[in-house]
Amino acid sequence: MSVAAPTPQPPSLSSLTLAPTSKYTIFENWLLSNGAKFPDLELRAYDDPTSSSKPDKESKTSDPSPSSPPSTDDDSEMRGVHALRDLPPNNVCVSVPRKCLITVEMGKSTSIGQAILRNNLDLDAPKHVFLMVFILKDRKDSNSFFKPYYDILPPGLNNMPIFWTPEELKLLTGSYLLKQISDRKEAITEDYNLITSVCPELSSIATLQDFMWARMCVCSRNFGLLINGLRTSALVPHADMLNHFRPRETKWTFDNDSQCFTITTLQGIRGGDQIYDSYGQKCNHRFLLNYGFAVEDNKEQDGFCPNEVPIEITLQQQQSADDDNYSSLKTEFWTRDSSPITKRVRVCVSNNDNTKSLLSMLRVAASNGAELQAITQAGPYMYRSVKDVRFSIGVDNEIRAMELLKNIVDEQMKAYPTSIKEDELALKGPSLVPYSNDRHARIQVLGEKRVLEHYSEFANSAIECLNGELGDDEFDQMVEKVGREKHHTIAQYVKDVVGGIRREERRRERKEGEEGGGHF
Ligand SMILES: C[S@@+](CC[C@H](N)C(=O)[O-])C[C@H]1O[C@@H](n2cnc3c(N)ncnc32)[C@H](O)[C@@H]1O
Repeated sequence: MSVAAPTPQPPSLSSLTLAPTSKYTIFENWLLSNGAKFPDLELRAYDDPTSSSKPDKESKTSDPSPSSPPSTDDDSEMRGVHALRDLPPNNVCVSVPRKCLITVEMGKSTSIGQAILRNNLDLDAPKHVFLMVFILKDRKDSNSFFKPYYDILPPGLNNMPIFWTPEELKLLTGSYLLKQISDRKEAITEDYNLITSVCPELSSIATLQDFMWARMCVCSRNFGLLINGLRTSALVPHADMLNHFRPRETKWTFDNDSQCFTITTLQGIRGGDQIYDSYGQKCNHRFLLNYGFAVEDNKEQDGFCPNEVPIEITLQQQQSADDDNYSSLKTEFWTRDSSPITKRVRVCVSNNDNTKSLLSMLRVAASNGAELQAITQAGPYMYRSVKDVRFSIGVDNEIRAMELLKNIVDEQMKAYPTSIKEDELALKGPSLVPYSNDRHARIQVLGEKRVLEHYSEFANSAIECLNGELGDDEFDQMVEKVGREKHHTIAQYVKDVVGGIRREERRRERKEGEEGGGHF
């Protein structure tokens, strides 16, 4: 794609609004004097989160004019990178020499890094920790080579859920993300305590709060790179100022020939437009946990939405003593792969491996004595674990499995204080400020509820089709109708699984007919 017709050139932020003493001007000059190149780009800090050029792409589709008011406030944490003029595809628009990168190896060579390695500490995020200790230690040196970079790192990171207030966290009521946030906090605290126990120097240069800040800074800004054959992670000044958008419009790499980190356009970008980096196809819980934002319309170009919700299945207690044998056989099979009694599987609207594992677990959880025998006696290679029952084991079991699914997702839905309709209305209205934590929390829980709603519909459609006594044509019409009115993944299930049960029944009837039809 080539660039669109020329647009009026936006004024350069550096020349128009940034004083020579601005931390951004100092940062850019530091990079340029060390051989970095970004001649066609400018950094912008946004004052007003509702202004037309924002970290996400809404602005680009609704208002392509490059008129975002730059911030006059040097402390704004909302920044982005814009093209100063039209850029053609395949244009290296950023080049940052290796000497300006902070790598894992640099963290390893600090005294704290050496103590971590010497003591062979089992850390939650070792690569991140080496980058963290480097910046935490080095920023204490007012003459550090990297000082201009440290000065532009966001000081607060209040958008990161581990820093949310109790009121903000309450907005995630019903979501498993709350547990992940508390686990993340705990893991960071454990890393801090472990390191300080062998290297008290860390507590003399950074509080736990500083350590948490560094973790989120690194987590949201590091790049996984191959530098001269060595796989590492690095902080790359300037390259880490690009905001996220999909589908990707740029690609990045470490170029071994020039020994520079480069960003290259994949398509034409108009002058004034924001230049984005894709942080990958991710569920919103990962965007929120690791980057502090959630994408409102988190859909890929083909319509696939990677948002997930964890669904939990627990084995029900058996009702009578007669069931003892059956109960222990079930528990044995349920935990054969050393997984716990309560199983959690993250599913999205898809027929992927996780959805298939979920259906398999439901079949086992819903099995009666005879069905369980059929599963467990099918031989060790047929069903090695509870995730392997990929085909229906009979219409009755399948109906029970789908009823169980419906109960689970309907109960899970009740844990949220607001409905899908209420969330949609709130997101359309003026009350949730763009880019606020409140808004991101709503986007997150709405995404989860939409996945749950899908699985509720999935179960309803499946039960209807499993109960129906249909001829072949009627069955085909039903599959087509489910695809049209519900979702193509549900139609696929009906075609494959319900169709499979029907074929199996025919085969059995034929066999019984043949056996009973002899003239003996
Ligand atoms: C690598 S930094 C990008 C530059 C960043 N805007 C800055 O000012 O330093 C990643 C952070 O930018 C913000 N961000 C990036 N893409 C975003 C998006 N699509 N929507 C909202 N915030 C975004 C989030 O705060 C995220 O943690």
